[in-house]
Amino acid sequence: MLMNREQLAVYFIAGTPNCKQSIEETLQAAIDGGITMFQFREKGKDALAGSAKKEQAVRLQALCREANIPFIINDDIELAVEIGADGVHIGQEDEAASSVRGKINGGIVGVSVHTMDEAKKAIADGADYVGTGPIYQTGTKTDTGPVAGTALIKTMRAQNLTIPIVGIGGITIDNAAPVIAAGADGVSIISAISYADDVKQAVVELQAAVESSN
Ligand SMILES: Cc1ncsc1CCOP(=O)(O)O
Ligand SMILES: C=C1C=NC(C)=NC1=N
Repeated sequence: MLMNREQLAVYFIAGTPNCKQSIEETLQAAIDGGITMFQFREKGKDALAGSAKKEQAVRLQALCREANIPFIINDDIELAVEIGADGVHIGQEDEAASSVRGKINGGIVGVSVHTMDEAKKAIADGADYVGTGPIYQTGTKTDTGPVAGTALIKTMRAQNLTIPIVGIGGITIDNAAPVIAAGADGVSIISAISYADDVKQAVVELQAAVESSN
């Protein structure tokens, strides 16, 4: 699936552990609010595995397909290939983007990067976008590196790296604008959407914050 940078604008990420109500209801409300991409990231305590995880992925994939937004799977390349996901997001500890590309025939490949070297390698490996962070303090992922701010985003743009970039980590309606102002094409968000009292409204406000900063 070809990707354009506008699709990174409001990139919702969630797994069942991140949702108060059912993940289907949360994802549908986020879709109604206007998310531009979804990543199924089933990690942490109580995360689904095996056939339960696959069946959950298939249900969420159907909601994304209905809304014509890309359905991305985090880390689990085998599952992505098995169900024909629109792409995968991989970390530094996973195999290189170049070898992943070959497996998901034309799917989107996103890579997490924390340094310029990692960013340049991801570009050389043919990544479609890079995710970088944590931009702000986050409680959602416990093993993140130190809070990075927007420095790497600014440095990448200062060095004329044009690859689509999405920021991640502690991003909310109130702090999303600086991430775009720094040069990111979008924001990736878990808890500010999944734990919002009104998921749809939270996405509407995030979209407005992103658009106002472009
Ligand atoms: C997956 C990931 N990678 C860096 S921070 C993070 C968690 C982001 O979650 P939240 O949007 O709730 O801060
Ligand atoms: C760690 C991550 C960084 N960036 C994105 C987009 N997804 C992730 N899972």
